[in-house]
Amino acid sequence: MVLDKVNSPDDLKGLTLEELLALAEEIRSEIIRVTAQNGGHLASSLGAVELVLALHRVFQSPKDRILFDVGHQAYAHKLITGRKDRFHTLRQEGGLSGFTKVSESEHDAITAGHASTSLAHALGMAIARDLAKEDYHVVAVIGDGALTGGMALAALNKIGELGKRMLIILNDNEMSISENVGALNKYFKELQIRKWVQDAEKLGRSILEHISPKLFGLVDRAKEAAKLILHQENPFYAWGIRYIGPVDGHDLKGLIHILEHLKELDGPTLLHVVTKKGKGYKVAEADPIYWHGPSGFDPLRPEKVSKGYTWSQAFGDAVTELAYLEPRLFVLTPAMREGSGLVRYSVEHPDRYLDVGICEDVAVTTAAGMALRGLKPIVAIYSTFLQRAYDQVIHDVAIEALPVIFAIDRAGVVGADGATHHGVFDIAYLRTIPNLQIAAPKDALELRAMLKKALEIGGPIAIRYPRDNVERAPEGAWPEIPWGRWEVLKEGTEAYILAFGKTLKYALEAASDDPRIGVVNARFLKPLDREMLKALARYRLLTVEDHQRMGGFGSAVLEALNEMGLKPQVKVLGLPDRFLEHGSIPSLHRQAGIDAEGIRKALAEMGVPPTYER
Ligand SMILES: CC(=O)c1sc(CCOP(=O)(O)OP(=O)(O)O)c(C)[n+]1Cc1cnc(C)nc1N
Ligand SMILES: [Mg+2]
Repeated sequence: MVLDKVNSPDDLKGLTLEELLALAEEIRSEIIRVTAQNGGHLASSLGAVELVLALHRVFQSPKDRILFDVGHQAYAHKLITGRKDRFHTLRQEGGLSGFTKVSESEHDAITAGHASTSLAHALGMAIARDLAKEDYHVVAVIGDGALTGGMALAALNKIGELGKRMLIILNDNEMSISENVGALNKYFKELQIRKWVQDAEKLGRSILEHISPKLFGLVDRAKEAAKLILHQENPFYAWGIRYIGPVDGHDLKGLIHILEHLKELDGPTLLHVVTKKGKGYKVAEADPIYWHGPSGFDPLRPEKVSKGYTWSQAFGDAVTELAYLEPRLFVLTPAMREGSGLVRYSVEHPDRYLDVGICEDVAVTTAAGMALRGLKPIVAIYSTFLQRAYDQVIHDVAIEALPVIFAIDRAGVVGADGATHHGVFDIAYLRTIPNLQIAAPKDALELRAMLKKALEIGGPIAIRYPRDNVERAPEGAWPEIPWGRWEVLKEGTEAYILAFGKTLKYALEAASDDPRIGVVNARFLKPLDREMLKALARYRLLTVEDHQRMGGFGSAVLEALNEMGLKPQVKVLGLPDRFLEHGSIPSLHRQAGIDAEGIRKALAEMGVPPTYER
């Protein structure tokens, strides 16, 4: 195997083109093999194999810095930068991260996971390089999806103005997770058509040259004029960035050739490469949406597997039905149609659905604009990605208390995507915002009840739910919910566990049939149910949440008790003040001590040991 000979990118320099091509196929097989067992970003990484090999053949990592935006397409990069022997641990607890990670390798220029960060990183690196009068290349690989992010476009604006030497590789496969969106995306499609026209025109020119050189000269001048117009139309031209392309992102020889040339250029250059997402694996080429991030599969007989009915689907079903009842309802997603369970909704209500691209800030403020003009927008968004729109929530929605609902999916630990994707800060970063209410349903029925009630109440409301399966609620079920009130699920004589969402299951398991332990579904986080809290203050109280301990639900309970002048014994269980890495959700919960075992342990420390220890 050629891969056996590759332990660092330097080893690529001595390979023949035939060996490089063979290496590309070996890498594809290894990516399929490991993703089949561990899950992961299969289609994106398969599409970037030739690009990665060409970059590491031409540039000298780690002296030259090669950045991968999102970092989910970098499996080939990991395999040829000394990690092939650990590649089978990808996304596993204690194993390789599924994204590039500075602490994992000197070849990983940035820690990635959230999109659109590579260009600002590259700008910073180029400035630092020039200030230190050092000499190395800065190369940023950014996908067409990530380029829809405001951070990327704003960085381009600055990059063009400063004119620092760097190479931007636009990896254009016309896909985000779903089909890509945006005017730039349309323009890139046109450019590819133009490329086809240029190729056809080259053929025409060669024929013309033989027939009539005079006529050929005329056509040539016309072509130059057209090119000038085309070029001026090119937005990168406006940004002061040299644009080259589009070129075939799977033509390894051609890529090496062009990169050798571009390496010599000064100033910022953008090379537009066209790739096929899922390249080299038929099912992934045919359906890059499903095979963007499959969980495990049989590599020889790859089939889609259902993950069971999820909270995302429960949300999608609920809003699809609600849209028939509420004509002003409008749902927005920042490029997460599938992840947020919105495929059905987007088909049944296309005129009240908007995928804004990977720009959460735009999603929130667009929703604010809609709310100001009478619509009832719901922003479907992952907890971790809502971090990108924090100011927009405050400045554009909460100050005027606009009727925007935030359907926060993936709230809590999310598993194999790891630290960049865990949704464990949203309670802390939302609950200090005036006018904004926060709720967490215990099941799909409560989710439906909360969504419907939130549409009636108006005002900014965040409803958070985990990455998990959930029992399907009956179609058409719209139960009433006493807004702002908690629910006692189990009476107790000595202590009460206050929990919600995912941790409620653990609380009920820990309390089991112990008459001393009560369990409360603390489903409203802001406002808290102070009346019930006051009534429970004569018991020992244990709060538990799938969220950072600091600033979360437990903090809110402590603050409320303090304001009410109540001093019961309270213990707060939550995630520790460090980043939880990738791993299985149950294992991460166990590590953090918020599972049933951790709750029993905490109760024992509070003087309510499990009965068997009596
Ligand atoms: C992994 C992950 O969370 C991905 S990968 C991806 C599509 C990226 O498309 P691109 O064209 O850049 O790359 P491609 O897959 O090669 O086509 C999205 C939207 N996400 C979710 C997402 C959402 N929002 C933000 C800020 N960051 C991320 N990573
Ligand atoms: Mg893409």
